[in-house]
Amino acid sequence: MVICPDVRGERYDLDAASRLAEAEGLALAIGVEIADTETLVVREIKPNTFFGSGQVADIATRCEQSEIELVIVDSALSPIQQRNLEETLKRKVIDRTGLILEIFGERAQTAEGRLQVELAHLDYQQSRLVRSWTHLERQRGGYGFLGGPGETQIEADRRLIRTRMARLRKELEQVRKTRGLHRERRERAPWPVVSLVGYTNAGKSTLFNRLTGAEVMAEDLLFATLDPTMRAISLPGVEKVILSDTVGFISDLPTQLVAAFRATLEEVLSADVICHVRDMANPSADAQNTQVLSVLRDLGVIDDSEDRDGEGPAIVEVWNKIDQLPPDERGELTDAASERDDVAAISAVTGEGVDSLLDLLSAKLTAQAKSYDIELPATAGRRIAWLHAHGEVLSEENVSDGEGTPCVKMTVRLNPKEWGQFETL
Ligand SMILES: Nc1nc2c(ncn2[C@@H]2O[C@H](COP(=O)(O)OP(=O)(O)OP(=O)(O)O)[C@@H](O)[C@H]2O)c(=O)[nH]1
Ligand SMILES: [Mg+2]
Repeated sequence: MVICPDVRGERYDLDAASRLAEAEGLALAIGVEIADTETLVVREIKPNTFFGSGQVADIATRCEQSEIELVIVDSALSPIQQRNLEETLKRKVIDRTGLILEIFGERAQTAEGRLQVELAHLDYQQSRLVRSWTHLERQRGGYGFLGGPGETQIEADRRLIRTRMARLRKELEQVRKTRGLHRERRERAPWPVVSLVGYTNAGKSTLFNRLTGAEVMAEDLLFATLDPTMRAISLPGVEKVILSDTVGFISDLPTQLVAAFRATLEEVLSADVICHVRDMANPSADAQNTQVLSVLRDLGVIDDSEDRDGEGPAIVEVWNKIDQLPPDERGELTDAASERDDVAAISAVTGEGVDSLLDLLSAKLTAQAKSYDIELPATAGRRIAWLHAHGEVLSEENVSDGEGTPCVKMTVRLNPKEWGQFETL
């Protein structure tokens, strides 16, 4: 059973129907069968059970009727609320964070992904143990008896969790170091990186597959992709570009997960161009956009301050799934997109608009190039040849420096990545 609480006085980005649909999508993503769904208006959150007693009784009846095994509450439950609901309903109850952690646990494939998820999971469990422990203590004072694990057991569990978390952090650091080496090697290669980001189910993997001919899992499933995937593609006028597909965003992403995935996300977001893929056929497209932008802002990718000076990646919006729109809306969107130099309206499924997206990307990548005045000794043949091969040489003249050594003075257009690589030559 999937329950979407509508708490009075709470401000939600999405309307109740969209939130319930999203919660159902999350439930399906762990492969459960949904027997019953409900949006419940909660006038006032009850500290012990979240829902009012009448509502809990109603949920219990429906659980019996439909032989429900798992109750998903699309909200954050306190450990006490979760425990009490489980006891009353005699069924497993999980909240939104627990559910998303489950999905991530099933999807993580790389060593790093698995470590990150386990760390997030333990962090979540740890907070539950700590708080239910204080709860138990209070109960003991009142009734003098206890069900469930005693204090020493919980203490031991906490210690175990802490030890395991410390070990995971070490392993994670090791994995990242190794990956850091790979990345360095990649950075030295003169290839710009374009990464696809966006709300879960926006169509990132579908677009990735279309552009690369890869077969990354693309499904009507929330969080189909978890680990970043990279492939090389070529763009008009840009010989080689690394395209990366990433984990999708969602509203109220558990803080434990944001923390755990921060390193991966930051790496992906250190791209030259970020493609924000949006599902324009989704009624919640605007709210999803707000969510994604706020994550990008949190990660420091978008910086609203004035003195940014063109630093950081260019951001391009991909208005996807236009094939699903009625003709008039679709016309309006494609018109609006063609007015802007940072938007492409496409369908990743039919391929419509994809060529103009590629043109847009290559324009963004070449626009990042700057002119550099470079003076090299005439004997630096290899570096001079490199500049001819990778940059656009605007001028070149033979001069001599103060001591009369023959030099070559060049003005060359290079993008930031190429300049970085040139300096390491
Ligand atoms: N009609 C239509 N469907 C699309 C389009 N692009 C993607 N889809 C569908 O949308 C669903 C989600 O696509 P994915 O590519 O898996 O989405 P994603 O952004 O990678 O999702 P996560 O990995 O879960 O974050 C799939 O069923 C796709 O077939 C499109 O342009 N038109
Ligand atoms: Mg995907």
